[in-house]
Amino acid sequence: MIEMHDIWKTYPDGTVALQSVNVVIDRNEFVYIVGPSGAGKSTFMKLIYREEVPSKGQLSVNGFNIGKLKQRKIPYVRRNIGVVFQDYRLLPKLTAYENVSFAMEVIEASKRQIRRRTMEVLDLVGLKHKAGSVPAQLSGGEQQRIAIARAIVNNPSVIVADEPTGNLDPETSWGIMKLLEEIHFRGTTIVMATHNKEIVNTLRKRVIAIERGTIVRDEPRGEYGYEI
Ligand SMILES: Nc1ncnc2c1ncn2[C@@H]1O[C@H](COP(=O)(O)OP(=O)(O)OP(=O)(O)O)[C@@H](O)[C@H]1O
Repeated sequence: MIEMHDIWKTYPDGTVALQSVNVVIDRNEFVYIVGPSGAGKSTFMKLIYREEVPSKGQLSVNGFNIGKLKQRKIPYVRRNIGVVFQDYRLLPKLTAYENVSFAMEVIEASKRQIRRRTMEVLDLVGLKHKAGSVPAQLSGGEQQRIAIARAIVNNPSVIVADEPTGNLDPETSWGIMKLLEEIHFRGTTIVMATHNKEIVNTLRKRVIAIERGTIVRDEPRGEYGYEI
């Protein structure tokens, strides 16, 4: 469902962030993307959710050729990809409920559908009781749970999570991983960039390691493989 063939990404300033990346990630896989800082992990993720476009090569997500996507098809493809960031990126003036429901309003669902589905995902992330709180009233872990609720509300087939536990203490991080595993179990592909050695070495999954813009390792149930 995610296929990269000879993907290159050169930024406008000449930085080559990815070079000749070839990879296939199947439906319902859970993949960790690891590697040193600046290796190209975020760039890899940004190509999947079309924040960036490849400079060269072929990338398809859910059968859509991402590099050649027509402008009007972009919202449709994005809807099928939920994105989770290290720093949550919730809208500060909106409540938890509104942060999630907003993502559904964009797709023009009915009021009733929005209410039902928003409460359903808030329940799934264990925060129905915080529906009326704004982000500043929530802990980091709670904010990340709301961000995950927002990412899954439109039932995407893929979740791209860029260091989702990067700002969280170990215990909270395990809770977020449990939640991501539950979402994966329900049938969502998860691609997660992480520097968290303990998580990768404990919750064993496919590991793709990127160094200097190239995939240097791709192992089922792999190890983190770096010292930090
Ligand atoms: N918009 C940009 N313009 C120019 N260079 C960029 C841009 N974004 C990233 N880069 C460069 O591309 C390379 C890969 O960056 P990327 O953010 O993908 O790495 P990363 O593996 O995610 O790093 P980290 O683990 O620190 O988040 C780095 O050299 C970075 O400086």
